[in-house]
Amino acid sequence: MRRPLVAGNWKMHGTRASVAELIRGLRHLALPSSVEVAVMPPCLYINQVIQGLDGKSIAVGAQNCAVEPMQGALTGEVAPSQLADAGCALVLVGHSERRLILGERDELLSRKFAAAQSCGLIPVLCIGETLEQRQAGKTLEVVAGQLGSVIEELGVGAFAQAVVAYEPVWAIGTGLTASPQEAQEVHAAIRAQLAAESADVARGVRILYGGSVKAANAAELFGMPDIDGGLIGGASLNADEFGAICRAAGN
Ligand SMILES: O=C[C@H](O)COP(=O)(O)O
Repeated sequence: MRRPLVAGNWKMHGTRASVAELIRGLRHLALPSSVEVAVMPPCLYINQVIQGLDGKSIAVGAQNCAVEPMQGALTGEVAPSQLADAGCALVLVGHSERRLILGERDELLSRKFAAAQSCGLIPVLCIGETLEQRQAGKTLEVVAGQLGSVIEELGVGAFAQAVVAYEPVWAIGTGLTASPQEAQEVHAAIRAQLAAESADVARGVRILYGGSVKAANAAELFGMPDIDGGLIGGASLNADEFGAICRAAGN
C-alpha cells in the first residue's frame, strides 16, 4: 500500500513575514497521520521553515538542486549535500517552469536526480506535456520520453527511492485541472512504463498529480487508483486550504 504524499511547492513566493505567518497556519493544522506532508519553500526560507515546523510532522524539501552533489565552485547553485545538511528530505527535479523558462533538459535532470539521491534526498521528478503537445495527441509520448530518459540513464531501480509528479503544463496555475480520468490515464501509463522494467518498483513508487489542485477537486483526483497524492502550487500558500487537501488524501 502506498502512503499518499501531498507536497506544497511555494515556488518563488514569500517574505520572512509571510513565511512566518504560513508556518503559524501549518502548525495549527490537524493532519492525517496516513498522509506524508511536505512543503518546499524558496531556498532562502528553508531554514526558517525547518525551525518553525520543529515538532510538526511536515517534511521540508527544496525546489531545485545543483547537478553536482557536493559543495564546490558552482556560483549561484545549492548542492544537494547542503540541502541535506540543512534538513531537507526531498527535492523537485525538472519542474516544468525550470524546463521551459530555464531550458533544463532531460540529460541535466538525470544528473540532478542522481546527485540528490547520492546525498540521501528523495528526488521528485516532474514530467508533463504542454497544451500544444496535448492537442497534438502527444501526451503519453512526451511523458514517456521524460521518464524514459531518467530510466535509461540511471536504471529503473533509481525509482525505488523517488517520487514522480505528473503535471500537465496547461493545468499549472491556470485554474484548469485535468479531469480525474485524464490524469489517471497518464498515471497508469507512467506506472506501466516502470512496470515493464520492474513490477516491484512500479508497485511502490508514488505518482503525484499537480496542476490547479484545490480542496474542492482534491478528493476526486486522489480517489483514482494510480494517483498517490499531489504537488500543490498556489493552494499550498494558504495553510487551511493546504490542510484540507492533505485531509482529502487521507480519506
Ligand atoms: O508544483 C506545483 C505545480 O506547478 C502546480 O501549481 P498550481 O497548483 O499553482 O497549479
